[in-house]
Parts: sequence; C-alpha cells; structure tokens
Amino acid sequence: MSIQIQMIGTGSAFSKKYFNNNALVYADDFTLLIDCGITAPMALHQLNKTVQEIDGILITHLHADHVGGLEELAFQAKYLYNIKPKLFICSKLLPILWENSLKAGLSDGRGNKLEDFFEVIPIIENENTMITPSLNIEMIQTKHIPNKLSYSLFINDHIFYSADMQFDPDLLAQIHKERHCKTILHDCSLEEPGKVEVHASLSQLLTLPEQIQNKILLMHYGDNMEEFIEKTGSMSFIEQQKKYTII
Ligand SMILES: Nc1ccn([C@@H]2O[C@@H]3COP(=O)(O)O[C@H]3[C@H]2O)c(=O)n1
Ligand SMILES: [Zn+2]
Ligand SMILES: [Zn+2]
Repeated sequence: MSIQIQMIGTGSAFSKKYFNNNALVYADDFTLLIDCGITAPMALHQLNKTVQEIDGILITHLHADHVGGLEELAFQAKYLYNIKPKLFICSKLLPILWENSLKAGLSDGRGNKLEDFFEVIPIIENENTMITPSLNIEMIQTKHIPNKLSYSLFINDHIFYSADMQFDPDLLAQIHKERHCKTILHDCSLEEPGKVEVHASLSQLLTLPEQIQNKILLMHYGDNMEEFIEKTGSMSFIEQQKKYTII
C-alpha cells in the first residue's frame, strides 16, 4: 500500500531558510505529523492546514526543532477546535516531554496533564505499532546526542526515517540487506566533517555503497543546500512541501 510523505520543513535546527525538519505522512484516511518543531505551526499554515487536519503527531525526540510547536498545536486543538489529536511517543520519552518540556506552558496550576490536550498513545520501542490499518510504525533507538533518547522509524516496514541520528553504516547496511527498505529518509549535516558530530554528514553518507545511496533522500539540511546539488552521489535532497508517493 502506498503512502505519501510531505516534508513541511527540511531544515537543520537553526535553519532560517527552511522550516524545521518535520513531515506529514498521508495514509488512506489518516494524516500523521512526524515531529512538531518550533516552526511547524507556521509551516502548516503555509500549507493552508490547521491541526484539525492532523489525526496524529509522532515524536522522535525532544529537541525544540521536533517538539517546540506542540504547545501551540495543543492550545489550538483544545481551545479553537475542541479536538484531541493522537500523540504517539515512546513510553520512555513521555514523562520527560510533559515534566521537562510542555508542563511550563500547558499546565493550568490545577493539575491538568498532557492527556487533557492529546489522546496519548505510548509506543513500545522495537515493536510494530499500527497507527491506522494502512500505516504501521516501528521506533528504534538510534545514536544522536550521547545519553539523550532519540528514535528513528520504520514506516510500513520498508521506509526508514532517520529523524536525527549519527552516521551508522552498519545499521543502514542491515536495513538494506535484511529489512529490504526501499526508501531511506536521512538527516544530513552539510557542515565540514568533525564540526557537527550529532548528525550524519554528507561526506560520511557518500561513503555508503551505491545500492544504499540510491535509496536515500537527504533531509534536515542547512541553508547552503543548493551549493551541494549534484554533489550528493546517488542521493538527492528531499524538497520542502513537495508530496512524494512512496510504495
Ligand atoms: N551535543 C550537541 C548538541 C546539540 N548540537 C546542536 O544543537 C542542535 C539541536 O537540534 P538538532 O537538530 O539535533 O541539531 C543539533 C546540533 O546542531 C550539537 O551540535 N551538539
Ligand atoms: Zn533536529
Ligand atoms: Zn535533534
């Protein structure tokens, strides 16, 4: 079954040219937002979308370019539209999201909680979770910031979505060989090697075998992306706002 992926933003954390690297996944009757960064509300607005059209939000990790827009979407959902979107998040991240990130803005001082804004659905890592009959997600822990939980995703078993992760050629080889992934969406730092160690860099990704590179769409990139067009081997940059049908 095919799905569509639309990056509402493809930028790195501090990009001023692209919105935060967050994605809409359209599967039959369900629209899932993967991550909701600081710029996500504006990025959705530019697509003429409101939170009413988002059935669920899935969080990969707690950096602001992945959760910084949740307060606005929570208030809009509750007070503008009186709806409760589903919130999918690994159970280990759930308490940290409320206590260390959202509580300051969302709490009403009378004991309210995350469940007052979202239908919270904890996800067990490494287990296939059915989001909707035509959309399954498996979340696996990957290396990003030392000692900070971060997850990458398998979408419908054959699409790998890195979210934010360091270069892991063994994992990518395994994904290619054993999981038969057809498409890999991978974050890509365009900084010179050694400057940003918490994302895979273009120079690292270019060391991958050709048959893996040609599955890779590069995302989470810096404002200087256009300088690197045609310099990405068999990989290509995913475009912000463009819809990609992935079978
Ligand atoms: N140890 C760290 C932690 C953070 N960072 C930068 O901060 C950004 C947070 O969002 P991100 O998209 O994960 O990218 C991180 C690095 O740019 C970094 O470069 N090194
Ligand atoms: Zn990020
Ligand atoms: Zn991050």
